[in-house]
Amino acid sequence: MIEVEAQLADVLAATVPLPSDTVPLAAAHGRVIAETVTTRYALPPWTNSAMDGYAVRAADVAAASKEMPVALDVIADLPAGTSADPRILAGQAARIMTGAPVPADADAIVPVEATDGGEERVIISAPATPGVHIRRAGEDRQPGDPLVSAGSRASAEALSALASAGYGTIAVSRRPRLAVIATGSELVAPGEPLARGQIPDSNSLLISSLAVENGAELVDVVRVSDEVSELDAALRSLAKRCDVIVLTGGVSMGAYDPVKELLSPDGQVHFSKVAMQPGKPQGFGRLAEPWVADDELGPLVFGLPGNPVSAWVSFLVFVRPCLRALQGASTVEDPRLSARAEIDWRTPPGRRQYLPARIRTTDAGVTVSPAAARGSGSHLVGSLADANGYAIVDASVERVYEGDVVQVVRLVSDVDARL
Ligand SMILES: Nc1nc2c(c(=O)[nH]1)N[C@H]1C(S)=C(S)[C@@H](COP(=O)(O)OP(=O)(O)OC[C@H]3O[C@@H](n4cnc5c(N)ncnc54)[C@H](O)[C@@H]3O)O[C@H]1N2
Ligand code: MOO
Repeated sequence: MIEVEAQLADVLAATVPLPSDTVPLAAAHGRVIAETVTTRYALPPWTNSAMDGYAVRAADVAAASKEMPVALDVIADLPAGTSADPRILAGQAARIMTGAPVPADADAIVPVEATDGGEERVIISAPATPGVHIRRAGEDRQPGDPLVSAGSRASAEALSALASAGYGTIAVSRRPRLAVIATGSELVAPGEPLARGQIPDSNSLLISSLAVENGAELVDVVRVSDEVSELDAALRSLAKRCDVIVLTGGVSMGAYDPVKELLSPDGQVHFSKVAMQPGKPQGFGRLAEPWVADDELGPLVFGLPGNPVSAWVSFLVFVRPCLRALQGASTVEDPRLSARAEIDWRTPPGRRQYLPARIRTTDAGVTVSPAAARGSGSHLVGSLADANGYAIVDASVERVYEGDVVQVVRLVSDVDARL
């Protein structure tokens, strides 16, 4: 058996980042930014008012109070969007709205609430100090200051910063084109009646949905029987259109496993036993001839175990980092949290446990409990509905006791995670 880290290192070593496209900001949401960008316009672009009120010379109103108000002549009206820069002499003011450029002669804003709101002459009943309620040009970012880095996520927040700093487009990495092939003669479409021995194909939905959550563009989702010719035909049709093909099922010791039969003989895909539970049998490699021309780089191929919880864990531990690396993301592994076990559970001997779990944030901190009442089991697909993450328990641990601290990963889609 090999360690999880060694398998992941193999995957990442074979992963070549995809090229980038320059797209309008609105089309970039959620994708990985492929260029490091500096601020083009100063932020704010000009010195402007933080309040609806009056632009004044602070010295004129330094002593203003309710008892001793000061009267000023209003010589201009400055709505947001104006380009005016009127002269303001001693004893004068300009009415100004939030966001309008502050005239060069003014050095303070008096909010309208501290005045009588006059349009030709205004009575000011509170003092102002120089600079008050003024937002200085460039106080947030100066032109040339760092703004976003290659490898970060085009989050809603990053897009608003880019738009404000003078950009209409941004280079983002191309989405990985991904297909899912679920193998197994027992599989039927979801919702179909089941004859004895049949089961609904849940892995297709599981893997394709996770892939989309992690930035992939779905090329196709195909279900094939355990006939080698069916899998061969699916690979022929998909190989040239995909960056990644994820297969589920047929990677263990079964006598009718087309995945191994087709892909292992010439070593295109290696089949390993990884010291994890679930997820022990793993296939990984790159498709070559006869599915891809000799001089072309074929798609990466994952052969995930068919058990649904095994496929889920395998996707999260191996495929997800690969999709992130293909997109040039600066962080490919999930952040781990420490959580306190709410109850005891058993762990498998000799393999690191990846347990579907319910992770809660309480007043007392983060807690974790198994998603399945009966603990671990790679077939317990119903319990996945209750999982919002997984716990990682070291291979040397035989049992987790209530109150123990364990490592957990909380699942959020990559756009939400801002990784
Ligand atoms: N003799 C041995 N048998 C098994 C071993 C072993 O080491 N020696 N390993 C076990 C482990 S661990 C795993 S995990 C599974 C992996 O099995 P396969 O990847 O070969 O998958 P299948 O046999 O095709 O299916 C396993 C299980 O999952 C169900 N399945 C398959 N595809 C789907 C799907 N698309 N949707 C829902 N469920 C699916 C399938 O019906 C089986 O119940 O092997 C163990 N055996
Ligand atoms: O390793 Mo398997 O994935 O336990 O069920």
